[in-house]
Formats: sequence, C-alpha cells, structure tokens
Amino acid sequence: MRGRHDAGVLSPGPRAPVIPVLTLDDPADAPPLVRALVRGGLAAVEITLRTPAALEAITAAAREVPEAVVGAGTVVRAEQVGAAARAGARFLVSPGWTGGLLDAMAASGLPFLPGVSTASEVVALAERGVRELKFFPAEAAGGTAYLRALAAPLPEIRFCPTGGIDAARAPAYLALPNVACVGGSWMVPQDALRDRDWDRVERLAREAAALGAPSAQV
Ligand SMILES: O=C(O)C(=O)C[C@H](O)[C@H](O)COP(=O)(O)O
Repeated sequence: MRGRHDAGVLSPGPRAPVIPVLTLDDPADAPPLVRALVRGGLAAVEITLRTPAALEAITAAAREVPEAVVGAGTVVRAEQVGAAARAGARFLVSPGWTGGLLDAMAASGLPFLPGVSTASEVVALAERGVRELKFFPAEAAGGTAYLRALAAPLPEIRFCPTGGIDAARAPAYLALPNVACVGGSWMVPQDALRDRDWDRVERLAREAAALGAPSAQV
C-alpha cells in the first residue's frame, strides 16, 4: 500500500487520543453530534456504515462541520469504498480485511485502517506495506496484554484498538508504545443520542480528549 496510506491515519501530526465511533439512525443528528465532539476536542470521527442513514450522515457531517475530519467505519465490502468517498469520508476503517478490500481502499487514495486481531494478520498486512491497523475487537481479542506482546516482535506496527474500550480502559491502551489512539463509542451514550443531549456528549468528549498522549492524524 503506497501513497496516502504512508501519511496514514495514525502518523504523528495534529493529535487526538480517541476516535469516536458513531452509529446513527437519523442523518440529521450527525452535524450537531459531530459539532459537539469537535467542541470537546475530538475532531476525527468515524461514522459506521451499519445503518441505512450512514452515508447521508457522513455527507451531512462533512458538509456542515468542515472543522471535523469525518471517516467511514464498518467498511466491509469493496463497493462501499467508493460510496464512502463520494459521501465525503476522509478516511476508511474496517473491522477486518481481505485482499480485495485492501486494494479498493488503497485505490481510493484515502488513509485507511484495516482491522486485525492476530499476529499472522499483522504479518500479512506488514508484508503488503500496511503498518497502521485497527485492533478489533480489542477487549475480546486480548486487550492490552495482547498488544504489548505484539510490540516485541513487531515494533513498527501502530494500532488503533477498538471494541469494548471505555474511559476507564482507554488510558492503559494509550500508554502502550504501539498504540496511537483508541476508538470507541462511550462518549456518545445511547440515551444522550436519543435525547439529543449534545452538551453531555461534549463533556464526555472533553474527558476523552484529555485521556492520553495522542497521535491520530487524519
Ligand atoms: O463497526 C465496526 O466497524 C466495528 O469494528 C465495531 C466498532 O469499532 C465498535 O463497535 C466500536 O466499539 P465500542 O466502543 O465497543 O462500541
């Protein structure tokens, strides 16, 4: 993988320790929600392609909140790559990977984070030149102990662990040398989203932004 991927989602640069992972049913929620996250200090956000509203939500957030960097998550099929890019996504995240998906993501020119949960996958992707990876599902797949173990043989790989991480667990991940940032949905609780309590989201985002030495760049 060449080109923009070398600039990467996780390379040093403008910093945020946490990427909020958003799943939205109403695209109208996207702009005020993303604005609240940006106000709290989390400017890079991932909107998952898990709902019919997702592409419209990406479009609305990208257009109405230009100070945010809006990416697409749950990219699991090659044809979703073009749709996400056309909607305005500026980075791509997948819970997993296939050769076809990697080719499509690389061809998009956008930074991307394929998901892995085993050492063999890390080696396979490193062989293809991909060194910035999502570790998913982080807690279920071995958590900080697993990532710490991977750092010894594979020190050049940088991870964004996601899945089961909350404000209490995030600092231990962020303290690892091979972790650039963490992903999670904890700063957007279901009831806050239902009640459109953007002030609460902003508070939780501010707490998340203060959590650790960050280095997500998108
Ligand atoms: O949809 C995807 O592409 C995923 O890989 C799953 C998400 O990253 C996690 O569901 C977010 O993690 P939680 O903080 O546990 O909610």
